[in-house]
Amino acid sequence: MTQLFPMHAIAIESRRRGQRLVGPIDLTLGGQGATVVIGPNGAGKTTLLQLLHGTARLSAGQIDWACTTEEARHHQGFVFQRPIMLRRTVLENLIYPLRLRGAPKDKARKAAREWAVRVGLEPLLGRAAPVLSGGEQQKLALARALICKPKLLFLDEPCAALDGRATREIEMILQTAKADGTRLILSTHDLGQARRLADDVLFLVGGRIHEAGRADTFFNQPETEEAQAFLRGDIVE
Ligand SMILES: Nc1ncnc2c1ncn2[C@@H]1O[C@H](COP(=O)(O)OP(=O)(O)OP(=O)(O)O)[C@@H](O)[C@H]1O
Repeated sequence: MTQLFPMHAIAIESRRRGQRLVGPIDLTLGGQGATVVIGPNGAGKTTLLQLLHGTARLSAGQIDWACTTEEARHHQGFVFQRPIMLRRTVLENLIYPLRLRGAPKDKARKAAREWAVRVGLEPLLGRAAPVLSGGEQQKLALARALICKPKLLFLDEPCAALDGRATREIEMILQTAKADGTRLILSTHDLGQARRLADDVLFLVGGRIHEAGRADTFFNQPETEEAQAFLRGDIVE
C-alpha cells in the first residue's frame, strides 16, 4: 500500500518576478491528524498549500514524499474556497472523479449515492450542481474529493463564505474523514474553526512559518508576540 508520509519539504520557496512570496520553509508532515494553516492576509497560506500539492511551481527547494511524487499526487485531493462545479447534475459531479480513475459505471454510481447520503445531498442528486447554494456546493466539492479516498486532503478556506450551520456540517464531514484516516491540511481565517479542527498549527507571517506546533500549546501558550497578537485579534503584518 502506498505510503505518503513522512513528507519532508526542504527550503521550499515560491518567487514571482524575482520577489520571494513564500519561503524558505522547512516542514515535516506525519501521516495523521489535521494541520491548520493560519496567518494574516497575504501571509502565503494558499501558496504553501499549492506548493505542497504540486499545483504551484517550486522556485527553490524540494518536497520528498515517502513514495514517488506521482503516487503522492494520485492520493491527494484539493478543495477550494469557491468550489468548481461541473455543469452537470450532483450525481454526475460525484461520479466524474471515479470514472476518471477508471471505476466501472455501476460502482461509481453506487459510491456516488452513498456519498450523497453521507453529506446530506441525496435529495439533490438530480439537480444541476451550479444552482446549488454555497453550502451545498461546498459539501458536494468535499464529497467529490473524499469519494476518491485521498490519503491527504488540502482545503483552502473551505468555509469562508458559509454560515454557521453549513460550517458545522462541513466540519463534521472533515472530522469523520480524519477519523477514517485522511490527513487534512487546511487554511482558515476562522480561529474558532482552527481551534475545533487543528491537531497542529502552522502560523505564517510574511511567507515564513513564524510558529508551529501542537494546537493546544499554540492556542494556550503562543510563544511569539505576533502569534499572541494574532490570537487577540490584533492586526499582524
Ligand atoms: N500569481 C501571483 N503573482 C504574484 N503574486 C502573487 C500571486 N499569487 C499570490 N501572490 C502574492 O503572494 C502572497 C501570498 O499570497 P497567498 O494567496 O498565498 O496568501 P494567503 O495567506 O492565502 O492570503 P489570504 O489570507 O488573503 O487568502 C501575497 O502577497 C500575494 O499577493
